[in-house]
This record gives sequence, structure tokens and C-alpha cells, in this order.
Amino acid sequence: MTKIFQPFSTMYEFDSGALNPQGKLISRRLSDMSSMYQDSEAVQALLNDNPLIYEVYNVEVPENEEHIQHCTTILYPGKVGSEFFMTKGHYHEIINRAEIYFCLKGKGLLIMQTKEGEFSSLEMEPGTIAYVPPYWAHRTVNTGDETFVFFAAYPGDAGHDYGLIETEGFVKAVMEQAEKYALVANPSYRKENEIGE
Ligand SMILES: O=P(O)(O)OC[C@H]1O[C@](O)(CO)[C@@H](O)[C@@H]1O
Ligand SMILES: [Fe+2]
Repeated sequence: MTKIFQPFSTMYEFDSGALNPQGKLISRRLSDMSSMYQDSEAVQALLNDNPLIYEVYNVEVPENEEHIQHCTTILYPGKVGSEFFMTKGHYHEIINRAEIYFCLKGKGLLIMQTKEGEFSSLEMEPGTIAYVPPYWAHRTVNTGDETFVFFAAYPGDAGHDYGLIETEGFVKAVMEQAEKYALVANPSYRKENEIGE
């Protein structure tokens, strides 16, 4: 007989962006993603302090197609050189799985790209519901000076594939320019792959 999963709820803490109960917490510091930032001198200068860049509070549900994974992400304000703090970014392991983001606090940018090199970005502020369609890699960036918090939901079997982003990078980097953000072409996008070709 199929075991029936019991309904449950989780509390969102409006001040911090955390979830209660906490569930599986992912914390990423600069050292976890140092090669992803453009300015390697700025990375070196910050690595001693090794700032906390973001935290993901995951509600624990089984990772299969019956369930919906959901979590909050707290992305701290800050820059590495002039590049804003950001998440690592990933494709879903099952690449045709979509995701929904709901911005709760602060402001940021959701950048997305396909394996064909198509690029897209969406601004997020409290109230924005952003849709990441199937096949799009996604990364969020804190473009403000307070914590940027959003809720995410995605199919339970989606998984995370970081490989291609680690080797190719994103098409564009989000940099501070004249107290705003600018999307700047990433000179190292696809470099490793091109060298290998
Ligand atoms: O997995 P990354 O790219 O480090 O970033 C974490 C992101 O992944 C998700 O957990 C799921 O796609 C997002 O909610 C969260 O912002
Ligand atoms: Fe995702």
C-alpha cells in the first residue's frame, strides 16, 4: 500500500528570511565560489574574511516527482570588486524542470541563460513572482544594500547541475556602475570549453 505523506506547514520569519523549522541549511561563503567572480585580486583581498554570501533554508520533502521542493534564499548585500554578491547558479539536473521565485525582501536580479547561449534577466523586488522556464540556468544577484530574500518552489526531482556553470560561467556579470547595476559581457564565458575544442 502507498504510504501517504502527512501534511505539514513551515513558518517564514519575516525579519530574517529564515524558515522554522530550519530544515537543511546551505551556507555559501566566498571560498565556495571564488572562481566565479570576475576580479581575482578582489577575491584574494576578501578571502581572509571569507564573507558569507548566501544561505538557503530548505523545507525537507522527498526528492521525487510527486513532491515540490521549497526554500527561502537569503542573499547578503556586498560586492567582490564591483561585482555584486550572487548565488552559484545552476541548470536543473533534469533540465526541463521549471522553478518559481517570489521576492519577499530587498531587491535583486534573476539572470538566466540556455545552453544555446540565450540570456535573459528579470528585476526582483518584494511582490515579484518570477518564472524560470524549463531549460534555463538561473542565478540571483543582490543589487541592493539590504538582504535580498526570496521563496522558491520547484519539482521534487529537479536536482542541481553546477558543472556547466562552473566551467563556462554566465554570459553576463552584474556589476555596480554609477550606483546602479550594469550587465557586462563576461570575457571568460565559455573560455574553458573553447580551449578544449
Ligand atoms: O543552488 P545555487 O545556485 O547555489 O543557489 C541556490 C538556489 O537554488 C535553489 O535552491 C533551487 O533552485 C534556489 O532556491 C536557490 O536560490
Ligand atoms: Fe533551481
